[in-house]
Amino acid sequence: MVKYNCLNPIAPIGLELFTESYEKVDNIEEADSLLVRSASMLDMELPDNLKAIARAGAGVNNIPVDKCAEKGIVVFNTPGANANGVKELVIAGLMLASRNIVGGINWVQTVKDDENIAKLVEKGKSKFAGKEIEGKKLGVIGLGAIGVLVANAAKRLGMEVYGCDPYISVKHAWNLSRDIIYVKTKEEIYRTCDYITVHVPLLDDTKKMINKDTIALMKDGVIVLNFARDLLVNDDDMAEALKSGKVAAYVTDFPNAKTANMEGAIAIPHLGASTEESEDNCAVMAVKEIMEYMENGTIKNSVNYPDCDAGVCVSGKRITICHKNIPNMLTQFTGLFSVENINISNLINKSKGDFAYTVLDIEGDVSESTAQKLNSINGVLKVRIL
Ligand SMILES: NC(=O)c1ccc[n+]([C@@H]2O[C@H](COP(=O)([O-])OP(=O)(O)OC[C@H]3O[C@@H](n4cnc5c(N)ncnc54)[C@H](O)[C@@H]3O)[C@@H](O)[C@H]2O)c1
Ligand SMILES: O=C(O)CC[C@@H](O)C(=O)O
Repeated sequence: MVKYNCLNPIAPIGLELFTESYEKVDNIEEADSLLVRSASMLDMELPDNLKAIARAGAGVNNIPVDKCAEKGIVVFNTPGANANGVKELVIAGLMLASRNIVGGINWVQTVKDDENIAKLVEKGKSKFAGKEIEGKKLGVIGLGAIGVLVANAAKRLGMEVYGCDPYISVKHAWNLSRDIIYVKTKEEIYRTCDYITVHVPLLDDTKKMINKDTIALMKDGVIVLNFARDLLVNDDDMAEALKSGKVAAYVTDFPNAKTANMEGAIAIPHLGASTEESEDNCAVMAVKEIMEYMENGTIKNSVNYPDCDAGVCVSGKRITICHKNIPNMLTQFTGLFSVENINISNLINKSKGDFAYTVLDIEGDVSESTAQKLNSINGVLKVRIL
């Protein structure tokens, strides 16, 4: 029985895919795998039994990805599964920032009981007049699953769209409309655009990328949208820029003690992926990733181990090994089987950065002592026998 635990509610359409060989457990210590959305695992003790974590979503900054890799725990995410949900909210964010819709709606509530409300509205509405987005310049930083959809949609709405992503994947480049103006540096976006939207992961080199220095490069009255992560923006610098009018509006999907109270900020309660469709897509993808890994050792969409399509094992046993990406590992693995006169019918070895993954299909069975010997090889992090 494979045991799993959900650290956040996961859409039933995904969990229903688990067969009778899977059991949901309440105790994390017992779990072979975990499903998680935004719950922070950063301070969590990682149980020895844990083999896989699937993030039903894109951002993995709530998971200690490197620490997991060191313990042979494969971390997955669900690339693109919630991208359309986020794209639609970003487009709404463009409108919210351009048309003072929130201010207008709030004002209507203050006059809602006045019998002359219709007249008051016509008299007072000019306070909430806005700008149209058509013809304006939008800069998209990060052209991944979300950024590409945002760029293409904004183009279709009549905006002039600039995009920047030094690491753009071939797949995303193919999906990017040829009408998007691709620029090499973020500075070009900062200097050129009326609206700037950020769609990069939170990493050491993206943290606080929107700060007083980068804001200084921007046009006066720029509108900044952040549907990626709060720490991409220096909140104090943003507050200053909103106060001075340098930034006309800041739309964020990540309210915190500062942005929720910041004049000029429109704070949305992390709703980017909160749609039925996105939640379902993420849950289905996450559960399939866990099942493929637990049953066949296949790794797809991992953020800390290499992708590895292992297929179905057709020989006696399959052994999967998470290990350090250091010399001489394969020799040691195959040497062990050679000593025991066990034939290896299939072998896959893949690496990603400091970590590697080996799948060995053998004829016959694996003795307890062989498993122990594999486990004790220096650099081996987790051995599974399927
Ligand atoms: N608001 C929400 O609910 C919500 C939902 C999904 C994702 N997100 C956030 O949005 C981020 C992007 O999501 P995605 O699905 O598009 O991910 P993605 O991995 O498909 O795209 C991220 C892109 O950023 C690019 N990138 C990385 N570093 C960069 C840099 N320094 N400069 C420019 N580009 C850089 C990458 O090359 C990649 O193309 C996630 O990491 C997550 O933090 C938020
Ligand atoms: O699970 C969510 O609601 C948000 C997910 C989102 O932030 C992500 O990074 O995919």
